[in-house]
Amino acid sequence: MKITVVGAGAVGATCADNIIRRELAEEVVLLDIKEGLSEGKALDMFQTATLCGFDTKITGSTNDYAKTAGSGVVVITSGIPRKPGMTREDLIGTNANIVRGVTENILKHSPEAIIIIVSNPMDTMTQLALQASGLPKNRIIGMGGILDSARFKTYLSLAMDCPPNDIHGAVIGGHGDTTMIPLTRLATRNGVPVSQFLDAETLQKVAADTMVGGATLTKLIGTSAWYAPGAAVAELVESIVRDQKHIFPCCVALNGEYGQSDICLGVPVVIGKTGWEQIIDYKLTDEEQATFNKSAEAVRNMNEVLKTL
Ligand SMILES: NC(=O)c1ccc[n+]([C@@H]2O[C@H](COP(=O)([O-])OP(=O)(O)OC[C@H]3O[C@@H](n4cnc5c(N)ncnc54)[C@H](O)[C@@H]3O)[C@@H](O)[C@H]2O)c1
Ligand SMILES: O=C(O)C[C@H](O)C(=O)O
Repeated sequence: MKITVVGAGAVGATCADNIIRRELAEEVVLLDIKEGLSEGKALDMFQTATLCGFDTKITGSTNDYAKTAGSGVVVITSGIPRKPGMTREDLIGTNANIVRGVTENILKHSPEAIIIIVSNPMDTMTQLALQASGLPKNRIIGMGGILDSARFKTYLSLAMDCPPNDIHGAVIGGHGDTTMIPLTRLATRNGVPVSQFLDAETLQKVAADTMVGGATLTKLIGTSAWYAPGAAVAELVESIVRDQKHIFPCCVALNGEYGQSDICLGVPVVIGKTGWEQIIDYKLTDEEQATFNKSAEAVRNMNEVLKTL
């Protein structure tokens, strides 16, 4: 299996690093438009092979898509990140053209690929990739919910002073500061509802912190995050290439599920070797469903902007 990561910036490089360390492919190709950047980062990463104990080969490519030919999975991270004070949606003008062009180039050389969209605003970029590629919907997956859920679980573990891996929880809806939906009702600590450990006010704060998790990091760092985003992508890639059938919240095309159609939005899906294989019904309460509908409306409005670009 060959895996391509487009964009050798902070997220793309971290994602590639996680993929090779987990040996998820025989070969990883890192592609960027900046001359030498991907070749340099790939060589640097490959020089960790004997130090970290992996044999996956990684090479770089300056915008030569022939080198990506035959990829089974392609991760698109190319595009600008936000700066403090910006929303992800502010990036649409620049990133839509980048994601459209990259998707078209990828398909010329890897027509069978499963495509993972990371570039922001991710929900709208996933919709764009679905339209631009014409691929079956199960092969287009937006990554945002795995990251948001990891942040949710981290904040819950900090609030309870317990190990993060004892927590289960999911964030669905859009990958935006106001559109994501941390499902507090369903979160558990080793099977026990988190509401048995935390009062309503604390749970509300955890949910609010989760929603602005990316903005908080952007303010601290001066650009957006990459360690957890890169690891979250690798988790998704692993479930595809090892056919693990994990349930992850991912941005996928809805056709009536969760009461929405003609939109890509974050819902729990089974991830295996054919991409996203099944949408799981969390059976939302009326209140959760109303929040989900509001999230869909906001993402739909952003998708409309695509028509003007
Ligand atoms: N979905 C998520 O959970 C999530 C998480 C983190 C970041 N992001 C998004 O990922 C994107 C990348 O973030 P970053 O921090 O890595 O940014 P970055 O600036 O560090 O890297 C982006 C890279 O894309 C490259 N690039 C631009 N146009 C290209 C093209 N046409 N072809 C190939 N490469 C191209 C740039 O040269 C640059 O190296 C941003 O849009 C960011 O908002 C999404
Ligand atoms: O916050 C951002 O702009 C980047 C990314 O979507 C994130 O959540 O870290």
